[in-house]
Amino acid sequence: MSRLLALLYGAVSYAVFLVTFLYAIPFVAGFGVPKHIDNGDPAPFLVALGIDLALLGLFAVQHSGMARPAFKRWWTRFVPAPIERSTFVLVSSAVLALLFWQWRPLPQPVWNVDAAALRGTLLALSALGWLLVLSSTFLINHFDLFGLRQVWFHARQRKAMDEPFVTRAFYRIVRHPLMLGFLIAFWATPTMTLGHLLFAAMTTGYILVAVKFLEERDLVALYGDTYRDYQRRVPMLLPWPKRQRTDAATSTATPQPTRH
Ligand SMILES: C[S@@+](CC[C@H](N)C(=O)[O-])C[C@H]1O[C@@H](n2cnc3c(N)ncnc32)[C@H](O)[C@@H]1O
Repeated sequence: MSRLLALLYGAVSYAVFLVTFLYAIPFVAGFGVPKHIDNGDPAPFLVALGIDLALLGLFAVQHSGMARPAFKRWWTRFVPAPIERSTFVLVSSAVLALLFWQWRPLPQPVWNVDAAALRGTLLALSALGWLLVLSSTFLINHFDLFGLRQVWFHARQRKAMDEPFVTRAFYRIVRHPLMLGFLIAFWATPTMTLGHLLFAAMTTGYILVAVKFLEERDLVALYGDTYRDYQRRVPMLLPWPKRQRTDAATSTATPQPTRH
């Protein structure tokens, strides 16, 4: 594949991601776009529940499956390495777009906050959650996460340096600020319907399982004791400070390896 074509493919994938991400904000909020979490084709309760669970399950399987190191090793035999990340981003965006399109509303109210000040506070909190998601991507390396950096270096015939392990800013407070941002954005709502509750609860369960049993295992395999030490010092998702241990194990300075 020509380098220019790969660059174009990466740019298109990034643009598709950006549109999908920006659509996700009003979709979850339940206003501001034609199709959101609380509207669309009504369906009998069990049908709507089944469709919504299938859409969430599809996203979980696709997203975590394609991010497994073994899967990446297998499919880069067919997909050129420089566009591997862009392809992941494109497929993830397509699955999310399908979810937005086919999501069936379950409009039964769970809670509804009337007080204007509290409504505003919850909406502001949700916006802060989205901001935390976006700013965390820039702390790791936004353009690497979404595949642009790989196609850019490929186009310039340069080898991209591995990304460094990040422990600064939000990553000093929790190990997964990006996921914490999602949780805040999904739960902080003045009007919680049954459909929104299903979405928030299932994505929370997925995030907890995926972070603890998939991502952190990969990170330990990659960074070894550096990551184990980070796990001891910094909480996973809730920003409560951990009790500092003073034994040699935790005070040993560890080298800062790089992310592949
Ligand atoms: C979608 S990001 C989510 C990062 C993290 N779970 C969070 O919630 O902030 C997933 C990528 O971030 C990388 N990653 C996670 N923690 C990292 C860290 N402290 N430094 C560098 N990369 C990290 C993982 O290797 C993976 O490629």
